Amino acid sequence: MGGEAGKRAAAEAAAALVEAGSVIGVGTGSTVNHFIDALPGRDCRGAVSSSEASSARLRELGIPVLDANEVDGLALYVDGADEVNRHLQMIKGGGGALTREKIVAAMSDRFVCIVDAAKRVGVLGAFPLPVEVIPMARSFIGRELARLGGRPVLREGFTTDNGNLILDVHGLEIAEPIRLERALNDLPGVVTNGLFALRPADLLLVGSEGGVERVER
Ligand SMILES: O=C(CO)[C@H](O)[C@H](O)COP(=O)(O)O
Repeated sequence: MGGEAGKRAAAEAAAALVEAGSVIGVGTGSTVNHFIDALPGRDCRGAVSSSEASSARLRELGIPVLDANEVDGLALYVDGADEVNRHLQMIKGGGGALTREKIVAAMSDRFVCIVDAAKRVGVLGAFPLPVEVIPMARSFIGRELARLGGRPVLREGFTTDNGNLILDVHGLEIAEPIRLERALNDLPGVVTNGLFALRPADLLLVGSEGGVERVER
């Protein structure tokens, strides 16, 4: 069991962690969609969502979507990842929601990452690293990313929920994720990048053949 069944198993295990009456943070993507689908009946009071797509799905299921500015903090954030290493550092942003995901993750006491087994890696970087950039900085940032050894490719026809662009950076073997996350965020015009190393997950749930593996940080 990998793929979709693994994603669903990890998502359902995360849904079991939702406390009755709580407001939770909800990420974005196909794995998170399984998590959202498992929420009805869990008496979740509401959610702060990381994307318009997740907000729409939550509302369809009758779960109130709250403005991030209306809550002081969140006990739990559940989200997927494109890659995750043994330190529970991740590459995220395959769905383009990285900036809001990073904000909601930072607001949360506990980040639970849900993946199927294929997402686990030794070294981050085989998945192209998404970088959200303000449109006027696109070419400048592209040159800077090439100077750092990457091959940036504009995500054609895509605008983030914040009205910005995504450069997907190929060819990076990320030996020092924290250093690279900081260095990229220091470039003027970068909104954020898809490395989640400064704020890794606290618990990883991996759905696979044998069920759901729990990895605590
Ligand atoms: O970071 C994300 C969206 O910005 C997703 O969590 C990531 O792309 C994984 O997606 P999926 O669950 O569909 O494989």
